[in-house]
Amino acid sequence: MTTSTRGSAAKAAPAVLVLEDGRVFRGRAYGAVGETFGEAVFSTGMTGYQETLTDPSYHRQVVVMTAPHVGNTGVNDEDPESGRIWVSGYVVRDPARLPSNWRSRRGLDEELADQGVVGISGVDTRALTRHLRESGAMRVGIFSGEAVADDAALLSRVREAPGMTGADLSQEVATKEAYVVPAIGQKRFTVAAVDLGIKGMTPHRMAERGIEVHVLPATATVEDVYAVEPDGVFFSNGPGDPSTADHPVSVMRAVLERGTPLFGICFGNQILGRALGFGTFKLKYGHRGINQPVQDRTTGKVEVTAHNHGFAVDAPLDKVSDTPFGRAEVSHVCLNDQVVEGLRLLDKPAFSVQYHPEAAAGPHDAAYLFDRFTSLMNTVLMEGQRA
Ligand SMILES: NC(=O)CC[C@H](N)C(=O)O
Repeated sequence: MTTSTRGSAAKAAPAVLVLEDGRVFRGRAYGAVGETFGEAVFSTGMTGYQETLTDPSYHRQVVVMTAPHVGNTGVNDEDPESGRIWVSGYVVRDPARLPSNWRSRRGLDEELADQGVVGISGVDTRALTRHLRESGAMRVGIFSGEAVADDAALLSRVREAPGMTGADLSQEVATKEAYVVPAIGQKRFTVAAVDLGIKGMTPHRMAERGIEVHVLPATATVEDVYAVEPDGVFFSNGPGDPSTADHPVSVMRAVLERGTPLFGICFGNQILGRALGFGTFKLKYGHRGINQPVQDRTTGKVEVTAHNHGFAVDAPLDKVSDTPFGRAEVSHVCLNDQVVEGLRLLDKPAFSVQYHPEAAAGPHDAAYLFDRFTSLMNTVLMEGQRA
């Protein structure tokens, strides 16, 4: 989706952002100079831009930062959530002129340019965010340098770009080869993690709890999953429209059938929703940021959580549902808009959340979910030993 010139020498070049509804914002090139297309979404996180940029779930999205100053702490080698930047474009208001942090190795502008990521700065990101909030997420193009042309010509190119609805993207971001993240300290459990666009912190959070994580490609079959003799199976976050994820849904159904402890995050929650027979739908502008209030209805506690989702599960909030795998309920709900943020089976050891308990970036309020997964595996293991 991106054609660009590497190097930030031309960073003062004029740039233009064109939304598919014809609204235009002008600014200056930030990062690589060239052109790019994607779905325009906004993130309200005031910190954690490296984690945002490298989260594979942002593949094919142009991220607008509501925080007005971006790049202040530069770029370090520790915080990326994957091997590269995945956003297809980046929109900021006021970039740092002089990054400063003890871990910083280079500037964000330079990093975006080196990775060929086209961005734009000097945009009134508050006006742009309000527009997306009122009109909904939509396709967008950013053009700078020689790519700038008359607005009507750019608009027709934006309207030719693919949208997010119906996009099947997991295989474009997931690992091609299986790999193992070893347990830290004493190994207690083995987990098969189906990579649909996994963030690096997720297997790390499991490893911290004595779990050896076998990360498997998105195309992994039921046989591949059980070949690692897992105590639990995990389905990761990932980009795209969950209504296209037929293969992981069928693998998950087999896991539910066998009663292996199961945990899903984000895309994994949507896949559990589909496996249970619920629908998924596109939210008007989604949840992206690190300060979203979610209630755990199993305890009544409210947690402040990290989000990045544009779709949601359509399940009833006010009743227990009968599904092919027994009774299921909505375990977590977003207090801003009552969107389903978690699912739990009552007759099988399976649950999932729509948000990001691995918290990279974000508050650690939801870390207990990894403990819940661990105790679920422990309980099933103990029952197996007794049987
Ligand atoms: N972070 C995720 O896993 C996102 C899931 C899905 N792509 C969505 O936008 O809702």
